[in-house]
Amino acid sequence: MSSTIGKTITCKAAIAWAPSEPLSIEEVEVAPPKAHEVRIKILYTGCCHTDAYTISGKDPEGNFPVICGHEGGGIVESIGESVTTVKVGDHVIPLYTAECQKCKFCISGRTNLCSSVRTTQGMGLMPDGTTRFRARGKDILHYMGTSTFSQYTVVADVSLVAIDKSVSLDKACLLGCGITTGYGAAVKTVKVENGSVCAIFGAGCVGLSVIQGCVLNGAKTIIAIDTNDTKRSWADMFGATHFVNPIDIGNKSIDEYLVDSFDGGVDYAFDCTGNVGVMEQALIWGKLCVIGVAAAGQKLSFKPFLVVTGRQVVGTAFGGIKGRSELPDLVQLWQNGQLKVSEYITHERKLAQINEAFEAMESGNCIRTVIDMRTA
Ligand SMILES: NC(=O)C1=CN([C@@H]2O[C@H](COP(=O)(O)OP(=O)(O)OC[C@H]3O[C@@H](n4cnc5c(N)ncnc54)[C@H](OP(=O)(O)O)[C@@H]3O)[C@@H](O)[C@H]2O)C=CC1
Ligand SMILES: N[C@@H](CCC(=O)N[C@@H](CSC=O)C(=O)NCC(=O)O)C(=O)O
Ligand SMILES: [Zn+2]
Ligand SMILES: [Zn+2]
Repeated sequence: MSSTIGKTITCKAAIAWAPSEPLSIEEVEVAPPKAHEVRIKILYTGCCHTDAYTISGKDPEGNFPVICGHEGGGIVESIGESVTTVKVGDHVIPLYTAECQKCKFCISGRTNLCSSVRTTQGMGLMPDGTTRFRARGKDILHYMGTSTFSQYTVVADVSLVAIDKSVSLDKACLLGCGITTGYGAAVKTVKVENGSVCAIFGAGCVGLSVIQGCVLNGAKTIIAIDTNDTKRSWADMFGATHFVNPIDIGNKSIDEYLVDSFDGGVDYAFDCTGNVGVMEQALIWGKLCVIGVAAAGQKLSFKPFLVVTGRQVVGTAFGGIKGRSELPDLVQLWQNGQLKVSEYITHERKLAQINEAFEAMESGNCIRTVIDMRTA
């Protein structure tokens, strides 16, 4: 039995004390899990643009001080009372999209957005309305129900999934957000059909994962659109059939270009930029799937005639994937060689260097940085 069970653990975490400040690596006290909670030793975490968005202060739901991070992998250190979903020693992926399998939404068959911990998660708290983190004598908030930028974190028992122990957590952690989101958007939310024509705006981690989903579902034409030319080779590697940099198409707007070049437009368009101007241009024909997180206060606006005449707009969180029941299938897909995962890792850093991950994100040549959380 672990000597830490039932005790507060002091470890290192990257704390965001205030908006737009660098993360501060310091000691944090992590309380033991209460009933229906699980404490996880985080070994690795990816850094997602949504973390950067919240840390920047642009997220209206962003509260401080907070421990961000939602793309992690780790090992269950201890469980609270009544936890039956995982056991000590399980290898797990924390889930920012919980799955209680009991609420109206979980049993609806129509969404992966579970309501069980939604309210408290949005406030940075555990389901009982309190936090398990303290530093400098102050309570520190949780983030997206996961807080993977801490060497130990506590999550609700509906907010994690056990995966096969043979799988490398330094790569599997990426299934906690970006890859699953893009893949799920194509395969689960939109259900791209064989022979479809698809346009993917933004070829970062999420967009490349949409491309993977389109390839797996047999899309005929997969057009990656990105303002950063370095993304061309990435899009090629993941299976895009075309790459367009909107800067290179002369006087035409990107929607005009796509309509002219692809016989009236595309069946499916995916926004993976978070830019509402891009989303509006992507409503060309067929269905637009909004994945990107737009900055606070931004609004999407289009003529109703566009939907009257058949265009559809959908959105997706975590690609519509139900984490506890469906994420193990993605792990299997990866292990079978049908889903790329390790290919996304362009940078690796230690916890002490976590701010470099956010600098790399801004540089334009980073797909994902994986942080090794095992030492500070
Ligand atoms: N709905 C959900 O569940 C999730 C949403 N997200 C959101 O998805 C979005 C994408 O995430 P991620 O892939 O990690 O981000 P990245 O920044 O890695 O990828 C976005 C790409 O879009 C490019 N880009 C920027 N502006 C434009 C433009 N006007 N036209 C075309 N391309 C453009 C960027 O270029 P450059 O390299 O120059 O920046 C970059 O290559 C983010 O908004 C993120 O918050 C992420 C995960 C889950
Ligand atoms: N708080 C933000 C919006 C944040 C957001 O859209 N989160 C996405 C996940 S993005 C992951 O990287 C999401 O799917 N949330 C689902 C949920 O249940 O909240 C804002 O208000 O702008
Ligand atoms: Zn994310
Ligand atoms: Zn539920």
